[in-house]
Amino acid sequence: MNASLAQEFRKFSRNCHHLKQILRETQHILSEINETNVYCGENFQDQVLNARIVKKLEGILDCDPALIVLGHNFQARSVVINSLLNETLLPSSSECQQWIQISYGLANTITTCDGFAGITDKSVDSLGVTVSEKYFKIPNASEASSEHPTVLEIQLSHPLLRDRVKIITPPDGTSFIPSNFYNILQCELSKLLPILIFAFGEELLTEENIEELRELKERCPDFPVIFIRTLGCWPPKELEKNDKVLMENIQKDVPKYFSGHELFRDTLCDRSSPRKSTDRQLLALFHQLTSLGYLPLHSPKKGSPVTQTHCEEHSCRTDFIESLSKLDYMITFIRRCFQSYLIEAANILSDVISQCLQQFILSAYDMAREIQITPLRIQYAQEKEAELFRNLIMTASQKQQEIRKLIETTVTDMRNDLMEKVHNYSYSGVTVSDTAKVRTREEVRVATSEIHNLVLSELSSAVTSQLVMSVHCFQEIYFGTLQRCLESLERNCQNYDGNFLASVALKQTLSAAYNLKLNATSSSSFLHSFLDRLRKLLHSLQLPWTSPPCLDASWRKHVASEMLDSLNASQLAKTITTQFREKVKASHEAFRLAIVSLEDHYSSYLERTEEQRVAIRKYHAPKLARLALESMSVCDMIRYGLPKLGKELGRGQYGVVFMCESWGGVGPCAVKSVVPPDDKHWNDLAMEFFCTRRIPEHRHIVQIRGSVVDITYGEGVMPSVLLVMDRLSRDLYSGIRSGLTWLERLQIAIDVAEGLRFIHSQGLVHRDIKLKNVLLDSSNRAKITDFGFCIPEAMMSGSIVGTPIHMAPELLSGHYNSSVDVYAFGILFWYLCAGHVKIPYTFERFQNKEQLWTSVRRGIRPERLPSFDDKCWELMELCWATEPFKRPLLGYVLPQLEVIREDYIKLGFK
Ligand SMILES: Nc1ncnc2c1ncn2[C@@H]1O[C@H](COP(=O)(O)OP(=O)(O)OP(=O)(O)O)[C@@H](O)[C@H]1O
Repeated sequence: MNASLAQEFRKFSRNCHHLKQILRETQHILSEINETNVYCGENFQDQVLNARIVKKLEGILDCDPALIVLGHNFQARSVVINSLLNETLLPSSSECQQWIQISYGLANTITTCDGFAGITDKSVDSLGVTVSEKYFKIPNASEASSEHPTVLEIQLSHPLLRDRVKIITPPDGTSFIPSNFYNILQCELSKLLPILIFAFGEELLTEENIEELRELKERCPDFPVIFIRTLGCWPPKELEKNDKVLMENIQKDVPKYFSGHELFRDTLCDRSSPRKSTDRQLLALFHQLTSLGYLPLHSPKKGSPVTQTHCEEHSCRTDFIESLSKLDYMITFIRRCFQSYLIEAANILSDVISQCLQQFILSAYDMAREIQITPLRIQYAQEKEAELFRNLIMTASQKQQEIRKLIETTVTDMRNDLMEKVHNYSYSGVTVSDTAKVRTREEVRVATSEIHNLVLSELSSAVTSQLVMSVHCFQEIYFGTLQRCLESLERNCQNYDGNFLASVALKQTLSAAYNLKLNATSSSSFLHSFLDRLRKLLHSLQLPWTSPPCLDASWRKHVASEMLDSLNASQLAKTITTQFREKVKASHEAFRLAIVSLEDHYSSYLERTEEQRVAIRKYHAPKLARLALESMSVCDMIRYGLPKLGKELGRGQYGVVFMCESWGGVGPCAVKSVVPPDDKHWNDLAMEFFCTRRIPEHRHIVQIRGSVVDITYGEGVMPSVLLVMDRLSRDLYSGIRSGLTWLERLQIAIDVAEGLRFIHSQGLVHRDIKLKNVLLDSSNRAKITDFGFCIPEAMMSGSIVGTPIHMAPELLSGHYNSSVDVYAFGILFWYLCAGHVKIPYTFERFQNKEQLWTSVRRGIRPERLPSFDDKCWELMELCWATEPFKRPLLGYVLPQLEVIREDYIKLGFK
């Protein structure tokens, strides 16, 4: 038995190694992405693979498997340990005062250590078969502490222990679970991946034992625990007799039962059978463990697949073996525990990787979108701003006459109000005496200028408010969308800190009318005549004045009135519009410069974005896809093992498809075996697998069930990847060849269109729709298969893929989208309508695919056959239109097909 357990540990260690490698590579890719790619978000690495997840993974992958044997007494525990090792290592009659740790060593030795850290103390003795009892005593009992226990380190050259496996057991005389167990667990044993084995030396649990087990459940709810009754001796009497038949019977029984306790319960729950007293005790013990929550009342149905959920279920984490003779169940249990640890780690890893890939695909979408639309947005902003500029300038010219009239009416309307204000005006720059008599010419100049500015400001606010109203409509038209577009362009352009932003320039353009100011300088032309008169007036005054002017209210009114009288409305209107035009022109120029700088900045930014997109598509995503495939395959391999390959079903360019009766509890299956010859094929296959596995179940898509990497293939040199999927009856090519009714063919067209529509709805493009990639079930309903070229639209590189006849002309240019599938569907529909697989006559004459493509580019398409009805012909012509944008969406094709089919049913077609 220990040979098979050793094999299990070997497998565990190999898988841990593989998963650790996947983890390292994932971390490496993520840190590269973190440094370079802004699209995945800040601290992308921490988001998907944070310290908690890494710790969890390391807690499984870096730890040594440890079988921690606890239980009633040392004898019971030593019996279990001896039976695990299949050797009488520990004398069962003795008492032991120290913790014992058994691990692998090249030679059998024994050492006394201070604690599990392995600080070697005194003696390293070579060991016989059985440990001498003398070692069990603590050398210096007074130094023993419960926090740093003394540990007897036994190293054995034993195959069971070779893969860093440890067996640990506490000293004798302790309770069921030693009091320092949790401390030790936390400090010393944190590097272990434990399975707790409880050896029952008594028939039942005491109250104390029950309390201890309850505490364990609370403190370590996730630990796998197995209980084993050791009553009786080891080797069990039956086996001691070396009764081969009995041995064979036990082994034969093992697979029949899901676990030991089920066997035991089946026996005991049969109330009709006379019950022995030992049976009753077993039943009582069983009840103790079930009421503690260690054993489930129901176990999974026999024959149901062991899924991950099952493994994580209670039943897989705890078990019970009622006697040593059923020790083989222990292997099953231990195997299942370590498998569940591995499945957990592989699942975490593949989730993390899938999340990253998904994020990559999304960021590739963002990048592609940004690369595509940014120039259009800049162009939009330029065009709109130019339009606004033209409109404003035009308004300024158109409004000049209006403004003149406005000024005239405003002057008339405001005269009285203005005179009132002038009347009450108090100077700010002149101190007027009580008599308001003027002392110097300067005082007159300042006072005049104040009145003059008062009149102008009143006038300008009245006029500009009118002008603002006329340009206000532009605000509504241009401000919202254009401003938002500019602001988002400026915000999204990484590291862009233009000195003058286009959005600010736009705001200035729009607020030019608000900022018009009439003052002495700006209004010089129209003030000219007025100032002239004023100057003459001042010069005519002789100083010292005989009667100097009084700067009183009537003087102020006189000055204001003079000013209004001499006001030239046309001149003033011209001044205002000129000023407005100049402001608009200045901000338009500022806008132009700002947008050129933004454009420059964007062009290098978008170049970097494209580089990042290419890096993601070509390098990071395929690599991660491969890691996802590997981690998922580890999971599938552990759960279901290698699929058993049957008869060959068919061959494609890249692999062979085999029958498989069932795998992982589902069947019948088909297994596509691909041996990727190089890294590129590996990555392509992984990407295909990733995309296909992510497509939710759909009735018209062949479901992928899982994958396994067969590392033994080709003597381990060229591993093969096995993709397991649902098996169907045949492909559409064979279906049409062997004859399908017209209605069946129409139904197949509907099924394919539905499946394809679903694929597109997932953001994917199939790129290889053809007869052989449509499979039929026994009722001739269709499902799409072979996602070898299927890829998210954003990750497409423009590579030329597909099958020549079905390839849309633009596929060769490298710039294409999901409408290539609609084109291919059109060709497939031609075959369905034709009802045979003979190549269209118009294509047949070409010697090679280059000739074919040249003609397809020129518009050559399959010929119309006499049997085609108008509707079908129109639909296929629409689907294979040369311009991709003219091809319909499948949401349009589907109802058309349904109507055609309905019409034929009404006509009595079968
Ligand atoms: N799930 C399946 N159930 C039943 N038969 C299948 C299944 N998958 C594939 N086959 C059969 O195996 C053949 C080969 O399939 P495969 O996908 O490898 O190649 P292909 O699509 O014909 O070519 P290529 O891989 O070059 O595109 C199919 O034509 C089909 O007859």
